[in-house]
Amino acid sequence: MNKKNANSKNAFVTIVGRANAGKSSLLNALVGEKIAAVSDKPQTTRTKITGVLTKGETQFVFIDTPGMHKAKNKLSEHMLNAVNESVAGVDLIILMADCTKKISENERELVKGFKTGKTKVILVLNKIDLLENKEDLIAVIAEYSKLFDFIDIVPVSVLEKDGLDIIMEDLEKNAVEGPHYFPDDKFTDQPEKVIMAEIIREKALNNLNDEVPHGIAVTIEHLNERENRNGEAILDVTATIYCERESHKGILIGKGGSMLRKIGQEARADLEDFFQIKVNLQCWVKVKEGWRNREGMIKNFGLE
Ligand SMILES: Nc1nc2c(ncn2[C@@H]2O[C@H](COP(=O)(O)OP(=O)(O)OP(=O)(O)O)[C@@H](O)[C@H]2O)c(=O)[nH]1
Repeated sequence: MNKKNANSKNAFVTIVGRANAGKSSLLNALVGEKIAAVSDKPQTTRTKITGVLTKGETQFVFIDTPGMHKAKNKLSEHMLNAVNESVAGVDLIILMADCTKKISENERELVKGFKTGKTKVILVLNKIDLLENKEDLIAVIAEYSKLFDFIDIVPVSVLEKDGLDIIMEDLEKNAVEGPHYFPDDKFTDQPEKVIMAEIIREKALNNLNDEVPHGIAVTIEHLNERENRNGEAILDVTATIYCERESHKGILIGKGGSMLRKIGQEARADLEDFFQIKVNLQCWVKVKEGWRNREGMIKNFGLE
């Protein structure tokens, strides 16, 4: 934890919305170069990329929703679960919509999920640059307003950087008093660990069903690059997968270690692909009850 003074504030913000609405673009635009440096790797969009932006006394932590892409086909339940997971513990949700498109079933489902929680939701209507007639926006806003009591509806063009200042004002207004969890000048001091943990978590989520995935966090305990006997570079990675119950631990490990092996093999393949280096991955499973609070999120970023 970095900083706490009398005025220090933070806001945890999840960005959700249909595929192609412009979520990644928004994240990049708001966070700026810091995240772009991380996301120029080929598969970044597959992992949950989080951006951190510190402006004055306030630190904003952005969480992209995992599972939304996969949900394109399998939709509703899967997507809602993914969203509910990422929405838990955040202060604000940005629902990113494409103002040139009709409200989709997925969006309706998403909004239903908001109603059960208390988190404030800002609706961002993106791609206004594509509207030939700006007055069409009025009807779009009216339609969305029927769905939910958004704290604000902000028409923007991320492409043209139009309206982004209004989003920032809304976020600032709704930030809460508290410390800065990340160094002020960086996206994170350990971007590789963040990405690694997310790749492993993604594999665990894909392989497990129902209740277990919601209680999973991954931390990278150890990283070491060395040369093997043939002079090839190899990266040793030790990861811990945290779950909430003993019974979940059993499921995660699987019969004779089969599940953990499968998760490990799939994660290793992706890690090698992503980092372009041979990887030796060791995964451990630990039970940590009730990690699912902010501390859990921070752990998941590899910052303890
Ligand atoms: N015209 C226009 N295009 C935009 C705008 N914002 C984003 N786009 C484009 O929309 C496409 C999708 O943008 P992304 O940021 O990848 O959208 P996403 O919601 O993260 O998409 P998924 O990763 O599929 O969920 C890209 O081609 C962007 O260039 C905008 O304000 N105007």
